[in-house]
Amino acid sequence: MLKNKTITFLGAGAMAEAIIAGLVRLQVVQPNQIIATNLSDQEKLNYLEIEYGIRTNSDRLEAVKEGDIVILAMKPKAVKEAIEDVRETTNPSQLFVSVLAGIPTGYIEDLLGHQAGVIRTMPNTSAKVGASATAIAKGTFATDQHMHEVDKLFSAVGTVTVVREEKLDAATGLAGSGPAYFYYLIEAMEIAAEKAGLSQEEASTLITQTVVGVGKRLQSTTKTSKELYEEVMSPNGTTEAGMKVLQERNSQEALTDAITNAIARSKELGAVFSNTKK
Ligand SMILES: NC(=O)C1=CN([C@@H]2O[C@H](COP(=O)(O)OP(=O)(O)OC[C@H]3O[C@@H](n4cnc5c(N)ncnc54)[C@H](O)[C@@H]3O)[C@@H](O)[C@H]2O)C=CC1
Ligand SMILES: O=C(O)[C@@H]1CCC=N1
Repeated sequence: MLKNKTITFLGAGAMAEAIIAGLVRLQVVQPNQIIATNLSDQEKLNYLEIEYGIRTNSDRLEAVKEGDIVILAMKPKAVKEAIEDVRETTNPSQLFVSVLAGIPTGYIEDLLGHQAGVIRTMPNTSAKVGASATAIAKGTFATDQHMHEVDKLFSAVGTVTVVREEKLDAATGLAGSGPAYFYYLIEAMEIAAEKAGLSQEEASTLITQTVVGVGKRLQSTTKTSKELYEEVMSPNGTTEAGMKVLQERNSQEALTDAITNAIARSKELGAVFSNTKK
C-alpha cells in the first residue's frame, strides 16, 4: 500500500525524527522513500540522512512537490507560514497528514486552498521505539483509502486509535503529552534514589524495569488500575507509607488537572490559529 509512495516530512524536529526512526527501523518503507525538509537547520538534515539513510532537501518546495504523503510536523504556530510557502506546489492527489497539536483539519484544508485529503493525527515520542499511542481522525476530503494508509504508517510505530476529530484534543492531552508526565515522575524517582544513596546505574535499571513492567502488566491484565496499585500495598507496609504522602498532597487531583489543562490548551491552540486565518 505504501510501496512506491514518497513521504515528505515538512518539519524535521523531535516528532518527525521519532516517526522516521520507527518507520526505518521497522522497515515499513525504504529509507529512500522518505524526504525531510525544515526551516533552516541544515545540520539536522545532515544528521537525519546519516542516521536513518533517508533523503533530505533544504528546498521545501521541491521536497513537498515530490511527496505523495506530506507529513506536517512543524510547531502549530508555524503552520500558516509553512503551508503558504509551499502551497503553489501542492496538488489534490497528495495526502496531508498533520501531527500538530490543536490544529483542525478544516484550517489546513483552507490554507491549502483545494479539496485536499487531510488526516489529523496525534502520535507521541514513543514512536521512536515503535510504541507510540497514536490517535487519528479524518478530514472532510480524506478517503477511506487515505485512512488505511495513515493507519498503516502509524501502526508501524505503535497502536492506532481512530476517533472523531472532536476527540483529538483529548487524545492530545492524554497520550500526545502523556510521555512527559511519566518522565517527570521518573525524574522524581531518580532524585529520591540519589538521596537514598543508589548509584545512577543501579537506579536506572531499577526504575526502567519498574516502568516497563507496569506497561507490560497493564497490557496483560483485566484488573483495574486501582486493583493493581492496591495489590502492591501491604497493610502498614512501605507502599502505604508512600501513597499516604501522594494522597495527602492531592497528587491524583493534580495529575487529573494537568491532563485537563493540556486538553484545554489543545483546544485553545486550534481556536487561536483558526481565528488568524488568512
Ligand atoms: N514533541 C512531541 O512530543 C509531540 C509533538 N507533536 C507535534 O509535532 C509538531 C512538531 O513538534 P516538535 O517536533 O516537538 O517540534 P520541533 O521544534 O522539534 O520541530 C519543528 C520543526 O519544524 C520546522 N519548521 C519550522 N517552521 C517551518 C516552516 N515554516 N516550514 C517548514 N518547517 C518548519 C523546524 O525547522 C523544525 O524542524 C508540533 O506541531 C507538535 O504539536 C505531536 C505529538 C507529540
Ligand atoms: O506539547 C505539545 O504541544 C506537543 C503536542 C503533544 C506533545 N507535545
